[in-house]
Amino acid sequence: AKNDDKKKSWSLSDFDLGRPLGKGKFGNVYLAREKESHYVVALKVLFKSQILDSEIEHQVRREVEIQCRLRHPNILRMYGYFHDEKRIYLILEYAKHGSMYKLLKERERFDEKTVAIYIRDLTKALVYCHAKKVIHRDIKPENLLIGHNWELKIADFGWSVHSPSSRRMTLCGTLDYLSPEMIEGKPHNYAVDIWSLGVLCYELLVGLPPFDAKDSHQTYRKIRYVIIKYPDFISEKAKDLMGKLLVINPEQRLPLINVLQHPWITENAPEGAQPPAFNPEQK
Ligand SMILES: Cc1nn(C)cc1-c1nc2c(-c3cnn(Cc4ccccc4)c3)c(Cl)cnc2[nH]1
Repeated sequence: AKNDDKKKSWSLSDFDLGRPLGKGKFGNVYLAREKESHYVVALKVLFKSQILDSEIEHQVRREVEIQCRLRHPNILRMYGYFHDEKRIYLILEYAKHGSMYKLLKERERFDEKTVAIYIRDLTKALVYCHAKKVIHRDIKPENLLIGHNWELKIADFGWSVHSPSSRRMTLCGTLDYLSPEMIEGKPHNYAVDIWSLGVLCYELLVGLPPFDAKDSHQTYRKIRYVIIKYPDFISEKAKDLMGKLLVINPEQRLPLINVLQHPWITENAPEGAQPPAFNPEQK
């Protein structure tokens, strides 16, 4: 039913609503099924009142325009949107296995081959985004979902409706992923994505973000001076890659296209290697 979801204008009566998948400040995300095709989607419902009050209407519009244009296996699809008097509805791809944040908490950390596959796929998604002049996709675990084949999907639209268990919410979101230039209020560009890829790589391998600290001032300091301790179970090649991503000067960070050629990636995530399946009972 590919072509008709282009010209069709949707409405709530086209869907059977299911359980809530995530709740948050601007609204909730529900499992939903399109009545005619039985196609399962995630329906993100945003309250106009909330959005108008917090003047993020232009951001919602921009994020929707961007998200509808992005077509990549590692970026959550937006199929369309509609609104009624009180709410805006975003029709999104349903990611069968939920958020990376939850999977990471359950598994504590992942082995190097699994992380290399995730980083390979995310790097490809970011290369795609940058080619479309889209930056800052905010790739922390809270903003990554897991698809049908256990593949990663970047799922944020500039703000994320957090599933109940997100612990790292400070006022503007977790500080762990902020780059030095963002901390110093400098204009950020595509190089922040390279930095946060390095932060994510560390967190997936270790189970904690690299600049984790007891308070935000310590985290700021660790970020600004790139104070990182690598546990001894991290391989030299993994440390080499992270050391090339977590660089203070944005211009000196390893370009994304070179990440795909780094030995840690080519040796641990050869073309065609797929992410492993994690069965719930497998502990
Ligand atoms: C939760 C959950 N458990 N299982 C088994 C599947 C899901 C699931 N949730 C979604 C969700 C979903 C829900 N809340 N949110 C908010 C959010 C945004 C970004 C990262 C994390 C959370 C998204 C979506 Cl959009 C799209 N697909 C989803 N799939």
